[in-house]
Amino acid sequence: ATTKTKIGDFEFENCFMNAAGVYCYDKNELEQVINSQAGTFVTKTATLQSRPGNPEPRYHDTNLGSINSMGLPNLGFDYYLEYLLELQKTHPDRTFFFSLVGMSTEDTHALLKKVQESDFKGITELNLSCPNVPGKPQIAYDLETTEKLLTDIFSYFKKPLGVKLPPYFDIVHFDQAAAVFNKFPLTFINCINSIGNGLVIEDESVVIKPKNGFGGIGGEYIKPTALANVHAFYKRLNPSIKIIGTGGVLTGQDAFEHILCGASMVQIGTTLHKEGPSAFERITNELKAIMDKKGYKTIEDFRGKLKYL
Ligand SMILES: C=Cc1c(C(=O)O)[nH]c(=O)[nH]c1=O
Repeated sequence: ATTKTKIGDFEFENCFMNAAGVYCYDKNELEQVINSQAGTFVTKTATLQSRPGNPEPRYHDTNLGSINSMGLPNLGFDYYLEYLLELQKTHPDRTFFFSLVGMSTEDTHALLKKVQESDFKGITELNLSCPNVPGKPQIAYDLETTEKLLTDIFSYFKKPLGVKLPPYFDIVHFDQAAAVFNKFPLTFINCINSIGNGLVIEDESVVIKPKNGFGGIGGEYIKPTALANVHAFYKRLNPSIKIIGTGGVLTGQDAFEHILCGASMVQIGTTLHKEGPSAFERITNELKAIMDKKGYKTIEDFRGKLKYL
């Protein structure tokens, strides 16, 4: 079996990659993902200026997953663009993802105009779902603002663009959000970001410092919500808008389920943070074993073919 995949006009040797925020802060971490079995990588979400992020401790692993309130620490847009342009020379046959968001609407447009005017040939992931910047709401929970933002963006941005979404929890919200996204030539949507503002307690205390311990939840806790968002949008969106599945992937079986729900690419966050880049080889082998057992040659043989009772 092969786990190669396609997003837009781009082919990837493997349908696995990191989730933004994990193993993607700097060149050292990104290099490790390049040299792993991952099919590609996405950068840490970049802002116009570099950011130190929130006070530590701001990330904590638990048996069932993770909680984080990093606060968008990153080395700044120019650092990641420069590295991505360098990679276009050293790895001309590969396509990488550039995650970004502005701290204001004006900044978001400034960032995307810089990408549009640059020689960047990869795919841009606009993060509409950061739950950890105090005072800033998750953009994608405000569908009117999201529609206005995407309308303005697509008036000048002509390169491949997708959006990183927070989880939705109401069928009507799936309907309303899908109706907005279907209006735009999006290359993909990525479901889901961490489930925002959870709380993890050990003994009598919270485990992270920012926001009195409130942070985005990842890992096993969130797979049912991640799968539901992947499948809900798979059923509602124009087939030209691909789905990236993110959330709760520990094993090949978890990845199989994301693809069964309609995902064309699977991102790994908490498991990658805990296990390191060797997780890509393990999970890829586990998925291939499942496909071989079931007689599936490619992921298209079962993508989106979730059975109902
Ligand atoms: C980009 C900010 C994000 C962060 C963060 O930097 O706090 N954590 C997440 O779980 N998701 C995000 O989108």
